[in-house]
Amino acid sequence: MTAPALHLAGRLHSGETTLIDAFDLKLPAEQWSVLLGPSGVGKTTLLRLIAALPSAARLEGDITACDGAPIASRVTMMAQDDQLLPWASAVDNVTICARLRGERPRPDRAKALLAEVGLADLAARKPSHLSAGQRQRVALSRALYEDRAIVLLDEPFSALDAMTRHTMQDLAARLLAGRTVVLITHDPAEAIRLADFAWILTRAGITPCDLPCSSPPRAPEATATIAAQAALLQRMRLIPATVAS
Ligand SMILES: Nc1ncnc2c1ncn2[C@@H]1O[C@H](COP(=O)(O)OP(=O)(O)OP(=O)(O)O)[C@@H](O)[C@H]1O
Repeated sequence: MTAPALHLAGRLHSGETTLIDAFDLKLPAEQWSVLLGPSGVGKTTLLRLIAALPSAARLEGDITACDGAPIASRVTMMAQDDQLLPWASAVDNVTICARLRGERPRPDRAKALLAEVGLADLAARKPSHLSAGQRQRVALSRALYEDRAIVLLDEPFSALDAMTRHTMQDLAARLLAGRTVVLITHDPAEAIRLADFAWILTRAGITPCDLPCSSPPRAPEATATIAAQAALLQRMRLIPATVAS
């Protein structure tokens, strides 16, 4: 699988309001690109536009893959809400998208992926009998089962406790290596830990963030990681926390 770079250019509008003014963003191939910004600025909207999902906003511009091939068939998305079907087992939740497309499910492959995320013994459990972290592991397995070159992550770890989040970050970094990943987060620590590249979205446009020279996932206790987090937090504190549209 070759994962493409993505090119996002234009202006993002919601009705008569400009959410994000002129931007021209290249999200590099096979890297983690992290998007931060105030609530309501349009982060989820941009992700949905990349995935060609319906959106209330309008992009005056283009989203393209740099290899020229269509994007939609090469994308999978993982959200903060695990979006598991409550009546289906973990293994059936992993294969659900394939089954909805009318494809024959491959439970052995789904179980192997559940084993990869440490849930080999819980494949038959329903979501109500799993912890929040375990449910997010199932959601990650589902994204991996889709085996898409482009993976969109919309605050997937934000509802988890600190230790589980840390474990999930490591797991996702390892299992999604080689794909073009776009992660939305509000957490400067998560951004600095996971980003190959990071940008802050504001109404005025999109600007890059400074990152340590080391490769992600970065050790949280490293001096450079802590300094970059502090600098990013400082920058974000200067931006209004929410955007009114
Ligand atoms: N279904 C909708 N109908 C109308 N407007 C919407 C809808 N969904 C979102 N919006 C508006 O679009 C704008 C961008 O929303 P979006 O969810 O992309 O923001 P966000 O940056 O992801 O915010 P958050 O960090 O709070 O999740 C917001 O101002 C919001 O009010």
